[in-house]
Parts: sequence; C-alpha cells; structure tokens
Amino acid sequence: MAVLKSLLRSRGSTTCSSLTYIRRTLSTASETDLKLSSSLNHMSLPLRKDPKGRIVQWVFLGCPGVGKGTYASRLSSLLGVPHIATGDLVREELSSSGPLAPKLAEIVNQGKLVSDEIIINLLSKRLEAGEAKGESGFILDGFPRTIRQAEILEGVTDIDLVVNLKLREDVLLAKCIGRRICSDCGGNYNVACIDIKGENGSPGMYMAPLLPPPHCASKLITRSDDTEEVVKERLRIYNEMSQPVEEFYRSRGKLLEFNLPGGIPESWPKLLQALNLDDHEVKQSAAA
Ligand SMILES: Nc1ncnc2c1ncn2[C@@H]1O[C@H](COP(=O)(O)OP(=O)(O)O)[C@@H](O)[C@H]1O
Repeated sequence: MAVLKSLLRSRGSTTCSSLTYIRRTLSTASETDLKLSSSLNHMSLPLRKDPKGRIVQWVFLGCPGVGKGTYASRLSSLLGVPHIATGDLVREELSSSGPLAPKLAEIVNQGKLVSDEIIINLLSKRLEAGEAKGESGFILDGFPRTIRQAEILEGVTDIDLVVNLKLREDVLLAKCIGRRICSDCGGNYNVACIDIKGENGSPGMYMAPLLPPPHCASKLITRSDDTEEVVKERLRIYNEMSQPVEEFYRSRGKLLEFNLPGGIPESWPKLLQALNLDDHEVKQSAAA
C-alpha cells in the first residue's frame, strides 16, 4: 500500500486519471518494478511547455555516437529544461570512486548495460536534486534503454515526445572512435571527418570534424568505452535491447523518426523544423 500511495503521489500533475494509472501500473509492473517506479517519484516535476504548448517531457533515442547528447543539450538550452543523460550519471558515479564504481567500470568497459535498478536509482537521485533546484520538464538522453525501463517510465509519467535519431552504422562507428573530451573543461569534440560520396541514387554525407580550441587541444582524452571493439558491442546491444524501445513508443504514437542529413550546421535547422520549433519564436517565448 505504501508503494501505491507513493505511486499516486508521484502522478502529480500528469494527465490521466488515478484509476487508469493504477490499473495500467498494476497490469504492467511486478513487485520489483513497483519498487523501482516508486523510486522514480520525482518524475512529477513541474510542467514546462514549449511555444507550441507541448509539455517538454521528451526522450532522445538512438544508437551510440548518433549525437543524442549534442542535440538534446542544444534543445535543453533552447527550451530551458534540463538535459539528463544517464550515461553522464553513470560516468559521474564512476569517477566518484563510490562503492558502485568498480562494478560500473567493468560493465561500461565491456559495452554492456548497467542494471535497471542502478540506472533508476541514479536517475531518481538526479531528479530529486533537480526538484530541489526548482527544475521543470526534462529531456532524457540514454533512458529508457530497455523495454522494462520504458514500462516503468510510462507508469510514472507521461512522455510527450520521443525523438529517434538515425545514422548509418559505419558513420556511428567512426563518430564514436573519433570522440574526444577535454579533461579540463569537459568540452566534447570529434576528430572524425565523415565524407561519404553519394552513389546509386543514395545521397552522400559530409560531417566536418568538431575540433577543440587551442587551449583544449593538449588535454583531450578518449572515453574508455570508445574503442572499436567496445563500440561494436554497444551497437549490438543497442539493436538487441534498445531497438524494441523504438517500437514501444511507435505503437503509442509518440515516436518522431529523424534521419540526420549531415553535421550540426545542416542537421540542427532541419531538426527544429521537424519538431515544429523555430529558434526565434522559442527565444521570444523564453524571454516573455
Ligand atoms: N538507461 C541505461 N540503462 C543501462 N545502462 C545505461 C543506461 N544509460 C547509460 N548506461 C550505461 O552507460 C554507458 C554509457 O552510456 P552513454 O553515454 O549513453 O553511451 P552511448 O554513447 O552508448 O549512447 C552505456 O554503455 C551503459 O553501460
């Protein structure tokens, strides 16, 4: 009953009735899932709407290296909502040298997924900290990655929109291997230059490298899971565990598919167009 009460509290300001919610939650959740759902009860953060009146509780899906972090973070600045990347939460926990760190390092460096329990715990703590700071809305990146995570999330809040970013697999691999981080400022860069010629009617693709400014150039590091072998394993696991999540949201009419046409200069305006957002209009609404 305590779990149910906390689930009911966790609904907060979302839209469907409590009865529908209880029925839906009970029909999809096991006892463990109920416990996990109740640990996510901070999903009832205050609502944040975009200029089209849509609630910004969005999810970014896509393979490793597709650019979820880049585009989710740009949108989060534009819309004034937090960008919450579970991969970042895992890396923070790893570098904290807390009790979970050795276990997490082993899992991440093999390209495997961390358990749903650990991920939901980390996400729950992040949402709680956000709530304390008065955050509203969110763009989730890297969560949910399994059907179970998607069902638990669906049980605690209404996700308004799921953006599924897509790129061909050879480009994903090159982009992961070319990824660099500045060990000083944390800036993200990419040394890969993607230049694919169009052939047999299929369009070519150009993505310029994203090079660091001179003061970061000597401080670049590579993520330990961005080696060719581990990236291939992450792609395999994505296809097995996370691709079904695309179908989960497709069948609920929430999925927006977006094939990246190239690098940021080409893709960003087209993504805004696909989201029916206009840079200027968003800035005006944020200033109002
Ligand atoms: N939702 C999740 N469920 C399970 N493991 C996760 C999740 N999010 C992140 N991780 C772990 O953190 C690692 C890094 O995640 P992320 O930065 O999102 O990588 P990627 O570039 O593969 O999308 C993953 O390989 C996985 O081990």
